[in-house]
Amino acid sequence: MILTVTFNPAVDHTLRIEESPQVGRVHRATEGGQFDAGGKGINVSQYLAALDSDTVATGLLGGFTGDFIRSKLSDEPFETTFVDVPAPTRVNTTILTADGEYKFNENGPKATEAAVDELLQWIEALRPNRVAVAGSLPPGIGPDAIDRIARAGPWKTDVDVGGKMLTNLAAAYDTCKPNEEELAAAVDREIADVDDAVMAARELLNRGYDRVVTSLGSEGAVLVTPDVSLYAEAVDTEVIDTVGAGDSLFAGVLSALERGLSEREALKTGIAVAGRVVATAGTSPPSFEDLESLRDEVDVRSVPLASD
Ligand SMILES: O=P(O)(O)OC[C@@]1(O)O[C@H](CO)[C@@H](O)[C@@H]1O
Repeated sequence: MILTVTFNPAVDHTLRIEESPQVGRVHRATEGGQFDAGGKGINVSQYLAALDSDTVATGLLGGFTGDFIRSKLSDEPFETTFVDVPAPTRVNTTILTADGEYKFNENGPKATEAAVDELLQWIEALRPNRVAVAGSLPPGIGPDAIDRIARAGPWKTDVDVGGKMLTNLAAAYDTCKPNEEELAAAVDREIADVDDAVMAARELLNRGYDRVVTSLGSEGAVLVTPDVSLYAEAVDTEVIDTVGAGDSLFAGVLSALERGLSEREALKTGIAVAGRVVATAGTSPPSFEDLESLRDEVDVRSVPLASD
């Protein structure tokens, strides 16, 4: 079972407006707003469940927005165990306009070490094979909260956290999933192309990660382990919005690894799942019925580097 941890969940509010936003104007949404239960780990659990992988979602929730997320997730086919925090969980807003996508994220309510202690007790009791910690940390807790989880049991721990945070973690991790910007922040230099991404990912392997999966947006993704460096282009599809794209790539890769598939198949699965999710508004999981045929369209190639 893959247990996800979302320290900083969010109600994801998606709005569509026709024109580009302008200072001082009231913009009217063209249709009703969409509200999803979000936060990266929660999204990962939703995609895992839609992929028929066994998952439990955990994390911290508070207030009326926390109640909304609990009630939304009660319809989902997976268990949840959230620790209560006093202040309301944040609301993050995505505005889809004619000229693209605008995303506004709150910092989230303050969390305490006591909440982390309680969460750890739940994780230990649930005995997962893998723990995937995903998303930002709320005010009040630092990277040591993630290290504590990684060190608390025999499970593999995977992370999708900010770029600099990746260099602040000290425990041993299985997979990390930075996006291009986060990978650049982790190695402190620009990533201009696939070769740069592979070089930077190889550097991260030396910092305690066994596998680095980097999403490159519309360019696709790379997966690097000590043995392989793989690249796959993104699926050619109409992009409605990219919110949840990285989470779905992460979920696809983890579900394939849990099934014992190869690194190549894991990357293929991640790319195919992300291709479906970007073609859907918001973060709710789409149908993955035709995933097999979509996977067949994904071409994975090894990336030899000049230094090889
Ligand atoms: O502020 P964070 O924790 O980095 O990201 C949170 C978030 O933007 O990530 C998800 C999409 O990946 C959304 O559900 C959510 O609003």
